[in-house]
Amino acid sequence: MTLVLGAIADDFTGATDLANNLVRSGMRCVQTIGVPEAALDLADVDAVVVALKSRSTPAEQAVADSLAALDWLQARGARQFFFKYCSTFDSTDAGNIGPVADALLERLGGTQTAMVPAFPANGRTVYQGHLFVGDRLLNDSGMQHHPLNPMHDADLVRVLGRQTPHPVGLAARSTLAQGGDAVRRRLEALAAEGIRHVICDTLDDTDLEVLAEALADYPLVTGGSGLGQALPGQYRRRGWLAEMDEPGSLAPASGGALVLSGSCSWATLGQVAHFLQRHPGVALDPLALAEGEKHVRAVLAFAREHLAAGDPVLVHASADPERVKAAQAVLGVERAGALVEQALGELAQCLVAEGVGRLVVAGGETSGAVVSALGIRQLRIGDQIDPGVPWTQAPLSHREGPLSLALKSGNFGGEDFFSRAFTVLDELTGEEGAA
Ligand SMILES: Nc1ncnc2c1ncn2[C@@H]1O[C@H](COP(=O)(O)OP(=O)(O)OP(=O)(O)O)[C@@H](O)[C@H]1O
Ligand SMILES: O=C(O)[C@@H](O)C(=O)CO
Repeated sequence: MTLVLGAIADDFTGATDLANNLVRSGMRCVQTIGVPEAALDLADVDAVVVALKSRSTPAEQAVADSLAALDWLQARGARQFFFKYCSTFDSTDAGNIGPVADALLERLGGTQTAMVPAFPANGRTVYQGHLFVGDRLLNDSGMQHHPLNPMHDADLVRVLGRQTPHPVGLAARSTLAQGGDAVRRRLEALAAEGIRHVICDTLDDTDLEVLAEALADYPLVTGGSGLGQALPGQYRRRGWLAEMDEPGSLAPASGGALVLSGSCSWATLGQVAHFLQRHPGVALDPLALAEGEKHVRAVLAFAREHLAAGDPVLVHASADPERVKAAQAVLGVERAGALVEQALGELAQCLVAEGVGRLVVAGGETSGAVVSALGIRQLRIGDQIDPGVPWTQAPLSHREGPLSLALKSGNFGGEDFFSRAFTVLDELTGEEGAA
């Protein structure tokens, strides 16, 4: 069997989210961190998800990284390519969704791609081109306060229209209701008018099935992980997948339990508050980080003390919009984020070297920084904790067993996610609970 799907994800939590849905729909999937440098045995693999950190980089860099990933996946013969971005369409007027989609399409010689950000299982739906998070429009969902890419407009046709010189169209719910053939005809009609990007309405999993049926033969699809849950069924129908594969089981987990949170989303802020009512935790302050090493050393000492006592520990930069804005006013948006990411990366390096073996990271950029600091190149996907967030494992040269790692997208997970994650891991791998 050849590689069926080659996916390029613009952040690490998003990559894990997509890999999780592909695995749950029966694909054998490998997630790599960046474009693999060493040879990868793909004999029993249906899908590769390449995780990039390209959501918030300058657009030219995001395009170059995405094309390098595409080249690698094309050389391995993937039948279809998937550009995975956030289900909340995280981007700015400078990019990176438009520029990357344009570049990938051009390299593949395609004339049109569909945009399917929805993930109904996590409350992300699209109607008349407007993105909802639960019952709120995107710009009223908390995403208007995002530290790096505040989302002030829920109309995705308009949002994407500011990121690409090409016209953007809409496949509306009324068309989806008529089935896959009707969607195909709508896309063809739009293509005949020269419409290159088509935002697709999606209200539920049935709509995802309809879209997957219409899109499975496109060279390039783009969107959130919801589409990834529906495409494998279409691949199977076309005979591209041998059978339904079962998710692989994880090795026994061991070592201290640590949560590192750099996400400032509403969901994460609730999860931080919930955890702090039950377990020890410490805040990381970008303003204090800017003053030198003292702050990070104090945080490290706090974490060490509680880990030594066998407690799960939380280190969080997560803060409400006023505090984030105050730090950004002094340091600038980029430097504030970079200081936090660097500190969380260093803490991860240090504490994992000292015995942390169960690690939850909240936030896509944050996960990118932590996973890169740990030098992880590949993740094995296990069962999910909540929709979109599986436990994963990665081998580390200095550890006997693998590091267990959960990369949580900012807005995903129930309020008790941080403590429940460790309980779920213990149930999955049969180890004693630490949380
Ligand atoms: N107190 C703070 N002040 C300023 N910036 C912060 C603060 N805390 C975190 N940040 C930065 O905010 C950014 C949060 O982005 P991140 O992608 O990690 O979370 P998210 O967007 O909520 O998650 P996701 O991308 O998975 O939805 C990071 O760059 C982080 O370093
Ligand atoms: O699609 C989502 O919401 C997530 O996978 C994500 O990309 C968050 O960074």
